[in-house]
Amino acid sequence: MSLITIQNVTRLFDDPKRKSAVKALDNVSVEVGRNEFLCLLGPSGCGKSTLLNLIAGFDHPTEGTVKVGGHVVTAPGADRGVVFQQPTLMPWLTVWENVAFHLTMQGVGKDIRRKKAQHFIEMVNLKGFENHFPSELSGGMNQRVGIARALLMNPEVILMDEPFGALDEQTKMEMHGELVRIWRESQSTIVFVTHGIDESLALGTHVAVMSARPGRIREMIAIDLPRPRDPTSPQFNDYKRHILSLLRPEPVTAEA
Ligand SMILES: Nc1ncnc2c1ncn2[C@@H]1O[C@H](COP(=O)(O)OP(=O)(O)OP(=O)(O)O)[C@@H](O)[C@H]1O
Repeated sequence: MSLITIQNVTRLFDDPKRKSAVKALDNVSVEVGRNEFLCLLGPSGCGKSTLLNLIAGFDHPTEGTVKVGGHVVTAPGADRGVVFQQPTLMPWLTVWENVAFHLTMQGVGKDIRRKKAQHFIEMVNLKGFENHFPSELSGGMNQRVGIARALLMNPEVILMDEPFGALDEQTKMEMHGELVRIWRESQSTIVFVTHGIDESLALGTHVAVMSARPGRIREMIAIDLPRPRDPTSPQFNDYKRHILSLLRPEPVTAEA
């Protein structure tokens, strides 16, 4: 059984300025199995973040249903950890305090918080930086803190919205390797928003290619490539060519 089931989801947003509605998602259906790593890939404005927000429970579909673990999503929950493009850390808290932030909110004592945070700090390779503040770390390191914070809640699903979008190419590649390792170690299920074809092929067990607005799934592609993924391999480039052909604008058809 799928862990995430998105069934015939449409999302309309009001556009009061134009006195019309924006159709961000149009009849989208997606299934994500446990331990899969799904990349949502598509051009800017195709509804990737909208879809992720629906799974996170930050927003609700106009039509259709979103289920996680068999339950209809109605609100955010501890079963879903979210990592944003900007890691949204508390600048006045140290690395370990940021990682343990949710536990502080739950009133968990300091010793337990510290111990739990350490496990995930080590998982994201930040040992030695526990008492640094976010301003003392690089962008990639701050993003690792954000990932550790999401992992600490032991969520079934990790939702990531272009988490490496602000990083330089080399750091991004390093983070890809790290994220694949973390995904395997934590045995989690990841939904990852990106508009990078290479990024989706470096990471995903599956890539859902979306069409320009209104967002639809053009194709769900299972990626059968060995890891670590070699972006220079002929197989990698076969997938890339195929995805590029899907991302080309669709021919405009005259309405009946
Ligand atoms: N709260 C909102 N109110 C009105 N329109 C919205 C809202 N959120 C998203 N939209 C519109 O829905 C469409 C899809 O937006 P969304 O942010 O999901 O796209 P995206 O694929 O994530 O884009 P990007 O890659 O640029 O982040 C866009 O046209 C956007 O303007």
